[in-house]
Amino acid sequence: MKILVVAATRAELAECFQNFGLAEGNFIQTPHFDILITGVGMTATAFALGQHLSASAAYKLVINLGIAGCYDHNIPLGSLVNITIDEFSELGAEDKDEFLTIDAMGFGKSRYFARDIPAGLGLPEVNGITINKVHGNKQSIDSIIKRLNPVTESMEGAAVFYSCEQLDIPCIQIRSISNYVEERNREAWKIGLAIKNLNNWAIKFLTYD
Ligand SMILES: O=C(O)c1cccc(C(=O)CC[C@H]2O[C@@H](n3cnc4c(=O)[nH]cnc43)[C@H](O)[C@@H]2O)c1
Repeated sequence: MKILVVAATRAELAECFQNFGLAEGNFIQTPHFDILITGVGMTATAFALGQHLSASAAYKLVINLGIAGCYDHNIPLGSLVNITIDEFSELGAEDKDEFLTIDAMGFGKSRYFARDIPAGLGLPEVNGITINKVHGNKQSIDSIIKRLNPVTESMEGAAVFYSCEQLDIPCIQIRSISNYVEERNREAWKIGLAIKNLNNWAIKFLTYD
């Protein structure tokens, strides 16, 4: 069985495409792994991945790769992390100053997990949140730290975990830190470094798997 690599944008896997000589397009097949480019955000990701997994042969592992924001300033930009717990942090209801999760409302669950993590990844395991609106305001950042204390933030991770849980497929999420979650400061982002480190890791993992 093959691995399925899932990323929001082709740019995040640029060196993988170059290294393996891969074709254009949003779905690429090789003998050992396939790549699915979903588009940015949880809705695009859940649709593309659900559609693909429902129609395809079984995969031994789904790997969500991408860049991410980080709440922990002790983790250097460009570091890779293994996100093992990911949460739809906006899914619920405001109750005056409190937040009711979808779990508390009795409509489902907001927290999802990596499944069957391969041994020896050697990356720090952290908890993340998945959001529609990137945090860039001190008040909302303080509030989410107080409520969930996340280490990372992305726009897709929990949607990949959710889709794989629905279909009982092993799944991991490896992200490279491109920026700190802070008052919006786009000049401080190190997207190039994060993508380079992510691709170096992915090329090794996909070559020696
Ligand atoms: O210009 C912006 O404000 C902006 C905000 C988030 C992401 C981008 C991108 O260009 C990359 C898309 C990709 O990156 C992930 N990502 C990276 N940093 C963060 C973050 O701080 N919060 C949430 N998502 C982040 C995300 O998964 C996107 O798919 C530009």
